Amino acid sequence: MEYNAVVLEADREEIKILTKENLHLDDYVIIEKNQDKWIGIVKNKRFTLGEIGKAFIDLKFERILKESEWIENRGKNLYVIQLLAQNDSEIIDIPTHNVLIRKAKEEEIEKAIPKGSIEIGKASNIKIYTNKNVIFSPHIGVFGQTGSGKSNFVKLILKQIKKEDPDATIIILDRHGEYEQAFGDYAKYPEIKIDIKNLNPNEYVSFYELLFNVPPNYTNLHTVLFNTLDLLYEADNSLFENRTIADFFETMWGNKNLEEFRELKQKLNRLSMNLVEDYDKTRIRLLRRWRAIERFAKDLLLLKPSIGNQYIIERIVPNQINVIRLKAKRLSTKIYGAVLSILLYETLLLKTGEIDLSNLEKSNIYIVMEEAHAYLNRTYEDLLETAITLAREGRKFNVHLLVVAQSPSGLDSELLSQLTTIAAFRLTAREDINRVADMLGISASSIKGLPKYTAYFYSVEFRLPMPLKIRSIKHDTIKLIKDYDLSHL
Ligand SMILES: Nc1ncnc2c1ncn2[C@@H]1O[C@H](COP(=O)(O)OP(=O)(O)OP(=O)(O)O)[C@@H](O)[C@H]1O
Repeated sequence: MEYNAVVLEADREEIKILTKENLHLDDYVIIEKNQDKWIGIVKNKRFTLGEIGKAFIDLKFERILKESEWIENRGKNLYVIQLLAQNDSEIIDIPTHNVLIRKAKEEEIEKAIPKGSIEIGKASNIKIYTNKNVIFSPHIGVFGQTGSGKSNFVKLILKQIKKEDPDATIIILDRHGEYEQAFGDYAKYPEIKIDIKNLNPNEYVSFYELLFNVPPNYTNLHTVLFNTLDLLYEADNSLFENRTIADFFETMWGNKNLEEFRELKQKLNRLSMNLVEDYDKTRIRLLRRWRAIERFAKDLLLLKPSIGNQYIIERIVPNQINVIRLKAKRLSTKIYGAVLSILLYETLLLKTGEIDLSNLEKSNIYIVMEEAHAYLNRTYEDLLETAITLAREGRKFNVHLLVVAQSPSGLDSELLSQLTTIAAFRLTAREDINRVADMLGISASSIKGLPKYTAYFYSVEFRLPMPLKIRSIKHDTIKLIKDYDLSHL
């Protein structure tokens, strides 16, 4: 049914339109005047540029809207937000006098929604497509509580990226083994495995080698390492009371591999000297470091096969989905962050030409960062700086970041501001809800009330965050595009 809207009141601030039609939040409406049509989305919040939040005040977002109109609908105030300007470069105000306002028909929505080739979900039962250049222009943030559908969304995007850009190189540090399953034969698994139970003295030696062979520029690793160590120590300080790490190795492994141990001890002594000079003057602080290093070693050792003498990035198979398995019973987020730090740093080196892997350098690189709130913050200054640099230069480097987080409020705001596409699923913590509501310029209740597997989606193309029922990849099949070339591994 269509009703003529009646202008009730108009001042400089607000224009009220009365409609008898039953409109709901997020309904698409058509506003018609003479031959012109505008399509809008119904919101319960008036948008102003100020509300959109710092992160999104850039040229693209400013274009979204200047005006919103509100409709009186059975006593509720609902705002119609201008969705599509006819011309990209101009802001079109919704007319208010003598207009017809009604629910949009499916074909009208379909026509209005930008076309692309990645099917991401549905809005009002209409299939929504986007395209990879838009969604990764250049980075994407995926937020939502546990089980809300973040990983499904990431997998969906990645699969479709692969369809559109077969040469893309995708890197996923897989903490829980879920991506391995999702991509099946489609993915390649560089041999980075973690097996906490089976340590041996040689591995300890390798760990030690790792510490010393780390290239001097690996400040990221060191900072993450030492911050991690402090945290680990605080979590459990019962180990190695009054013992140096060298003593620990010796008592733990007896006199096996004596030669190596002797060498190890010498090097460890040098390490202790460095630590004294570089980090701390007091023995207690030093001891703390050592204890913590030992704890860290236990985890990090397990990464040895990849980190030892080789860059992680050298193990990445260009043009493939690389699922790096980081499976362990208790793999701390800090370790995950440390590995990621190395990987990001190496990606920077690759893109600045300091690591020479021409095949890889040429391709678009997509890096998935899970649980990003745990390490992309000021606690891990160097890791964060690398991520921000990569994010800023991403367009130039063809490096795209997928930042996935349960708690967006834990993410650094500068990094957040680099995320140009957002998929926000349901959140429960108030600070997370407020953060996302601020970022997208929508009300907190819209985020709280999101149904399962539905996300507010925003990208430069859509201009307004809109709730999409995200497509499930469960029954997706995907064909191999190329055979793997493993000869260089
Ligand atoms: N769009 C969807 N349609 C149908 N089922 C879905 C959809 N998205 C996710 N699921 C299902 O919901 C479950 C949880 O999804 P998913 O692992 O993507 O959530 P998550 O937010 O990544 O959770 P976590 O933070 O715990 O990793 C999975 O079993 C998945 O198959």
